[in-house]
Amino acid sequence: MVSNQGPSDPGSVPNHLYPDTASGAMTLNGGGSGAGGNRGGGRERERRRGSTPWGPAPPLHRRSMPVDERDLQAALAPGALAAAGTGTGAQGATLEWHEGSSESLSSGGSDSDESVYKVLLLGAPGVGKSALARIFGGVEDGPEAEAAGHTYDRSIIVDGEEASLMVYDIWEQDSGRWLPGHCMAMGDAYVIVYSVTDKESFEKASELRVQLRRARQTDDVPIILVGNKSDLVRSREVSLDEGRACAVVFDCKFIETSAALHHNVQALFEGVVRQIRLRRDSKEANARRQAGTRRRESLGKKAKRFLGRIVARNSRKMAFRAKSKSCHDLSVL
Ligand SMILES: Nc1nc2c(ncn2[C@@H]2O[C@H](COP(=O)(O)OP(=O)(O)OP(=O)(O)O)[C@@H](O)[C@H]2O)c(=O)[nH]1
Repeated sequence: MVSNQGPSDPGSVPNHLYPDTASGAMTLNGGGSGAGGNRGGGRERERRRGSTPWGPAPPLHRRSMPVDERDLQAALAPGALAAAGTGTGAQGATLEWHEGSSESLSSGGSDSDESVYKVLLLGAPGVGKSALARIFGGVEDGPEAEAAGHTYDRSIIVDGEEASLMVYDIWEQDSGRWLPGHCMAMGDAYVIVYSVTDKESFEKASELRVQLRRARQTDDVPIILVGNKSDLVRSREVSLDEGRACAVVFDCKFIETSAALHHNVQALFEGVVRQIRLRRDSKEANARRQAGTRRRESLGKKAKRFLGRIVARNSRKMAFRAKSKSCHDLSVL
């Protein structure tokens, strides 16, 4: 269940105390603007690290860019590629992405390995893409993060099975003519992020969804719409219902997160894995995983799921829910 609960707007209150949702402890944020705004002392950072939902990160491979820019420019020589249909690329050279071209875009090594899921973060500037990616990568804010680059690969266990994810935080609309087209073509899944405190970024997210649909017309790639900064309660401009409704209209999954609180970030990336598996793997394999997960669920979680079903049934918003019942459930198609 997605929660909107959070402290008051930390952007307006320096040295605000954030409750740490993962550990239940209180974590001191050194003001600024949340996840990336915390550039306090080492002890403070230690505490933040302790609240990482996955715990200490395993050895991390970081790359500054997933593809060699020179190779790409050569490949993009006029005539080499035709229009991708994203509407973002062509200034002179036309872009074209052949079906299944994602493999040819990878930098080799594990990128071209089908078992590594490539996840692209898209969204307007400042919505928290890097903050989410760094939490996934287990990288602290600060100079280390700046040096780390924009690609994070990591294996996580989801439903009892390991999954390798390569998370690309390389989306920059104005960085050049080719990058948006590449981003739209190379992902096995897309995370479109907006900030719940910025209506414009929400509108941008819808635009990106349309662009993606055009770019990947024939592919059934998972897309997850993410309303980030849910901790900034007082400056919220986009409601939870608006986010959900948008996901229903655009036929994608939806979750609200707070990178500052590490809230729902783990659920997001686990959901990405589930969405990819649901499309790639057999029904039997997915059913087996889900059965295993249900067996492992605590009594509390089972009770919560049961109550959730009853509440949904009795809700006055039944009509809306019936239509959107699965957009916030990242474990079903
Ligand atoms: N309060 C709060 N602040 C956040 C959250 N996520 C990110 N921020 C802050 O928002 C600012 C922008 O975050 P980034 O992660 O750099 O956003 P981005 O989307 O990668 O931005 P670009 O690199 O410009 O595309 C930083 O100051 C972050 O600390 C959040 O969940 N809550």
